[in-house]
Amino acid sequence: MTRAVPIELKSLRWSVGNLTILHDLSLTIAAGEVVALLGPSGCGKSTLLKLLAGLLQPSAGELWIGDRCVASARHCDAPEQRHLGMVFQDYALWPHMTVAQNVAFPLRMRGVSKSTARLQADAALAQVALADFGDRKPALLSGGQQQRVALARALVAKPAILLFDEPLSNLDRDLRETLVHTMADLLRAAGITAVYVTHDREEASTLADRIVHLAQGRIVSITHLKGNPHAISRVS
Ligand SMILES: Nc1ncnc2c1ncn2[C@@H]1O[C@H](COP(=O)(O)OP(=O)(O)OP(=O)(O)O)[C@@H](O)[C@H]1O
Repeated sequence: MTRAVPIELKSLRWSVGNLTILHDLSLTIAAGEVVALLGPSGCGKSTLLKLLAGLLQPSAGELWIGDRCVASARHCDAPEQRHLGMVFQDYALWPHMTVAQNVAFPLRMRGVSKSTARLQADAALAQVALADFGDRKPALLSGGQQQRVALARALVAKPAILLFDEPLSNLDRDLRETLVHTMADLLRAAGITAVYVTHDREEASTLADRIVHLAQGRIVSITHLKGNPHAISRVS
């Protein structure tokens, strides 16, 4: 597994015209820490995730990943330069590929041979308890299974950071409860730095070392769940 890295937001702002969506957020996420972003619809959770991913550029402030400033108003590293994985609400699996081909895809893009990529994809599928599903097409899997495939695809590339955008919100309650425990165990085992956007307080409490509560584009409070001694937090 790639060494986990810290993330630091230094007065990070994002505006559209005169409208400021995120107001000078400052926060340090320790290497290997799992942080949940929790807040009502429209508070800026997805916007912050997009800034972390490199899909949006800050209007002011700086974003640091490890020992590198990856984004400010002056420059913005592309998503592929940030060594991160993303898991979305809609799974985003390619329907024409088998499950194993979907999981192997990030490795094939990096030039890993077909046979090695398949071996690593099978190992990642075993991690999410889908070892026997590699040769099926995604459409033949349930929503929960498809989301586990998406998680395997994110893990197989051994990213330094994993970003989750409400990954369980399309699933029914029982399945959400099971999968959130699977994800929590996998993230702990991988020791990966993760940022997890959710509306669901219970989901956040199960997964996160800290819950960062957002409202109207500001960090309004932070709940510590594990007392991680490496975590430094500031409320802006
Ligand atoms: N490109 C844009 N132009 C103008 N306003 C935007 C743009 N992108 C986001 N917003 C506004 O920024 C605010 C925050 O949006 P964001 O999608 O980050 O919220 P969210 O907390 O993720 O909401 P939800 O939980 O409903 O997904 C919203 O009021 C949204 O309308």
